Amino acid sequence: MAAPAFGVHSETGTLREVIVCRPGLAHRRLTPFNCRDLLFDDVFWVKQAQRDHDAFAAMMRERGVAVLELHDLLAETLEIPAGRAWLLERRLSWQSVGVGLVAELRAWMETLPSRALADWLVGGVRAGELPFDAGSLFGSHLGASGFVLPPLPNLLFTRDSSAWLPDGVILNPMRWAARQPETLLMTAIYRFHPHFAGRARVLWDAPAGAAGAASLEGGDLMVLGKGTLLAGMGERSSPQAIGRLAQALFEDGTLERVIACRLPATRSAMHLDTVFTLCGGNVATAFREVADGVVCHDLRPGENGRTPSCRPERRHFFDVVAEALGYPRLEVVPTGGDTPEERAREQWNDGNNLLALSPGVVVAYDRNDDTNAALAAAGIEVLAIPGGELGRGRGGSRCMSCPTRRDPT
Ligand SMILES: NC(=O)NCCC[C@H](N)C(=O)O
Repeated sequence: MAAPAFGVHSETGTLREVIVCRPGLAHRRLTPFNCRDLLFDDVFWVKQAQRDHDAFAAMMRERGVAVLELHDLLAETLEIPAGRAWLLERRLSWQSVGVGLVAELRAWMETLPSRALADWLVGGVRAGELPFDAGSLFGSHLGASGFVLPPLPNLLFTRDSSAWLPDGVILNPMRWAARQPETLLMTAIYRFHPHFAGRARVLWDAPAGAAGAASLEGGDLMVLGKGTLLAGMGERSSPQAIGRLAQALFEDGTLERVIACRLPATRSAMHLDTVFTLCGGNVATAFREVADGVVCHDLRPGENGRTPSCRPERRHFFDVVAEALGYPRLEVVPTGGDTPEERAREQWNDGNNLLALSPGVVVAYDRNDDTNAALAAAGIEVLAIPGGELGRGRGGSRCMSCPTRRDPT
């Protein structure tokens, strides 16, 4: 039997396969002094975060979702000589590790078993952990505790560095330096891992760090079906990237419409999915304090061939999304809480960031009592996972998942 094709055809149709990333060495690297530079708001109790993440993965498996783990995928990719060479060539560039370390670091990494190498590439390498003296200019500058390769703890949020559309995957140029190397690791997996190689059609590949102001992250993208993509533009994804993505995907016929929506450029609303997610049918959850102010633009293939047409939308964001989904209106479950402060706390703790496993069945953090109760009252089945540790990275179940196969609704 032919392997099922990859592709995400909706936001809430039955989820078939997903990539997640279990917390590990990268999270043991977090300290009170470096966590903010690494885009975490606090340090992790790593063992508990692992247990909580395992509960998330088990919950999906119990419901028939194939759950792929990123360290496993990366280790299997590194088993393939061409995959190992491709990735090391690019990850150990002089721009990253300095000319004086490229050769020795590469020679050492070439000798490592694939699993250990995957753990170092995700978890980072301190100068003092090298089996040779890192006496290069960069190594001396760092000192023993400095990172020759920085850890990538935000790979936990597999949603952002690559994103699947109905016809293939896009490889995202990440906004902040702390996340830019993530895309390279995902690219290697899609290119060389036997599960994906030759079957993952790359629709758009904008290499991290080479894209200027054109940054794009998957937490801002939602597949609405019928050729329509919803794209948030706030702290992370820029109009330059979304315009270019629309142009490229209109040209190759994989999209017909992009609804670009402007968000405030704040950390609490860093991606569209931190303030708004779809739950199934016409039900959505939103942090209305932000969502009510979202302004949309409608991008369509341009008459002149190349430049997409861009029309400002006068309608409320919810009405634009409802129409695109084919409903007269959205039923919006607002963030729970009786006061603005309570609502702000639940939104901050990812109360509105939900992963739908099928229409009307979502995974949520247990701590958001009021939002979860309101969702249940609206007929949504809420599957709760512990969010006390995982939430410290400012991402919920949608952020911690990269669907590779999802049905239409
Ligand atoms: N889609 C998402 O909202 N992802 C959450 C990313 C959190 C991560 N610590 C970051 O700041 O990028």
